[in-house]
Amino acid sequence: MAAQAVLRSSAPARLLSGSFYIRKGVLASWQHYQSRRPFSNEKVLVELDESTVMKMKNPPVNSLSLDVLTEFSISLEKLEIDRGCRGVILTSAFPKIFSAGLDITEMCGKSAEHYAAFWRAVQEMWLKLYGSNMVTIAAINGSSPAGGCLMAMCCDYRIMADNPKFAIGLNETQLGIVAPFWFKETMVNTVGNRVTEQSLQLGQMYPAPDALKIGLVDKLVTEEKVQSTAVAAMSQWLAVPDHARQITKSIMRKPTIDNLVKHREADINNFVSFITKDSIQKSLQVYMDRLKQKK
Ligand SMILES: CCCCC/C=C/C(=O)SCCNC(=O)CCNC(=O)[C@H](O)C(C)(C)COP(=O)(O)OP(=O)(O)OC[C@H]1O[C@@H](n2cnc3c(N)ncnc32)[C@H](O)[C@@H]1OP(=O)(O)O
Repeated sequence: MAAQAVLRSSAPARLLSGSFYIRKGVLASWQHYQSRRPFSNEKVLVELDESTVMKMKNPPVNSLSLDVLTEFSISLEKLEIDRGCRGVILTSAFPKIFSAGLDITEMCGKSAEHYAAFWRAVQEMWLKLYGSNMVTIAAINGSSPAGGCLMAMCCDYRIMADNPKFAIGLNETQLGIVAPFWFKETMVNTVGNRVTEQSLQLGQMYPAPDALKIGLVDKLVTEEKVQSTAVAAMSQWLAVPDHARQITKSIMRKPTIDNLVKHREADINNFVSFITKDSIQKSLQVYMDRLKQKK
C-alpha cells in the first residue's frame, strides 16, 4: 500500500516527471519497499531489522555444503541488487560456531563432476562476497576454521567474540590439503605476507585474542555484544558516501578478484585433480574419523 501511495502520489507533476533523478528516487523507494521483506531459505536466513543480517543456519556446525554455498550466493545477489540495502552483517544462527568451513563430506567419495560443481560454488561465494559493493561486517560469534575464516576475511570489518576457546584461521594443511592461491591472497590482503606464509604452512588456528594481535580480526567484544557492536560499526561505515567507499574497495580488491576470474577454470581443474587423488581422499577420511572420535 505504502509503495502504491508513493507511485500514485499527488506530488506536482514536475517532481514526478520532470526529472530523471526524482523518478529514479521514486522507483528506488518503491523497489526498496518491495524488497524490504525478510527472506529465508533453509540454511541462510536474511533478517531486515535495524540492519540487514545474514545468518548461516546449517546444523550442527554451519559447514559450507553445496546447498549452503548456493543459497548464500543467491541471497547475497538479491541483497546486492536491492538498492535499499547498503550493508550486510554476516553471522551464525548458532552460538559458539561461526562456520566449520567447507563441508568435508562434499570433498570425499564423490564424482569428479560433483567436485567441480562444489568448487565452482565455493568460488562463486568468494567472488560475490569479496567483490560485494555493500559494506560487509562479520560478526564472528564462535570458531571459524578454513572456509569460515575465508568468509570472515572477505568482509570489510571483523568483530569476534572474546573467548580464547574460539579460534579462527586457515588450517587446511592440518587436513593434508592446500589452500588455493585466492584463499592465500585474501589472507595476505588481510594480515600481510609474512604472517600468511607462516599461518598457511602451519595450518594455524588463532584463539580470538591472538587473532586480534595479528589483525585477522579487528575487534573483540563479549559474546553478547557481538551483534550490537556490528550494528554500531555498520552505522559508522555507512556514514561514508557509497560511491567513494565502493570505488576505494574496488581499487583494493579488483586485482585479486581478476586473478581468480582469469584462472577460474584452471583452478577448478586443479581442485578436481588434487581432491581425487587417493592419498588426499585418505587424509580427509582420517581427519573426519578423528573429528568423530574426539567425542
Ligand atoms: C583442496 C583444496 C582446498 C580446499 C579448501 C578447504 C577449506 C575448508 O574449509 S576444509 C574444512 C576445514 N574445517 C575444519 O577443519 C573444521 C573441522 N571441525 C572442527 O574443528 C569442529 O567440528 C568445530 C570446532 C567446528 C566444532 O567443534 P564441536 O562443536 O565440538 O563439534 P564437533 O567437532 O563435534 O562436530 C559436530 C559434527 O560436525 C561434523 N563436522 C565438523 N566440521 C565439519 C566440516 N568442516 N565438514 C563436515 N562435517 C563437519 C563433525 O564430524 C561432527 O559430526 P558427527 O560426529 O556426525 O556429529
